Amino acid sequence: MTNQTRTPLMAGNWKMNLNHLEAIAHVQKLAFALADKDYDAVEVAVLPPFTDLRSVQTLVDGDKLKIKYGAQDISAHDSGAYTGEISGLMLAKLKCSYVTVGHSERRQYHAETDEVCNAKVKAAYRHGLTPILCVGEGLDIRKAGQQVEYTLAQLDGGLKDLPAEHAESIVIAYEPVWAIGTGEVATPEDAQEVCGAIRGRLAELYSQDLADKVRIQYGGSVKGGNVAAIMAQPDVDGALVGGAALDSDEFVKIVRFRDQ
Ligand SMILES: O=C[C@H](O)COP(=O)(O)O
Repeated sequence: MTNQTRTPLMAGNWKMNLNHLEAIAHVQKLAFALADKDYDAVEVAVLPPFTDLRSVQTLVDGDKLKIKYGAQDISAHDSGAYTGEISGLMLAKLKCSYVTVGHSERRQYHAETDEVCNAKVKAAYRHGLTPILCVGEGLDIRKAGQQVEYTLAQLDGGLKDLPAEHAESIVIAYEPVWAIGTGEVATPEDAQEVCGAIRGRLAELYSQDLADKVRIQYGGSVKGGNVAAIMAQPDVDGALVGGAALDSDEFVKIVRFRDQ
């Protein structure tokens, strides 16, 4: 399997932006701009804040939109006395498809360790959600030339004891932290180096067949103008988009990367 046969996944991580009314307007714009052929070529997903999910679900269900949606985080627990947490059970009830796990902002501001990410990945699978496991190095690690070892260690931690039947559907997002929200996009070669190493490690942990099925996204200052070169890399199967996902015109350009 090559990146010609893996369906690219373009996911917009809205982070802590857009209230539920803005979310409805934004998804409507995307739905209006994207034609059926776009969805045939690329899987499109939005990852709004929790407070928007019900509104997005109502819109997607009501108009039978092909756009997928998911959450930006999940509790490792299914229910109980965990104030402020949102469980996989709740996300599944809202028919979420995806959930990001271990985004660098969760790791940095909420001290999420690889162990916590591993528990969250397993919680997602308990409820039929597909995790997008985020990995990637900071600037100090990159300057030391340790980006591959560092990122693969995060991958190992996040996937610990995850059975192949689940791992084969996971999405991995490689996001070098120094490229997030900075305008400093990794070169296509930088992205390929680590994404290729991630696929190699998946083959070691599971099998080549499984590794060939897994979609690996790049994330970090992706825009309409740079997406095509990144997507041309053999081990890059999509993008996890932050800032540019808040602009519907720009996100549509990213979805239509083959036209760039
Ligand atoms: O989840 C998305 C990433 O953090 C990338 O954000 P960015 O596109 O604003 O650099």
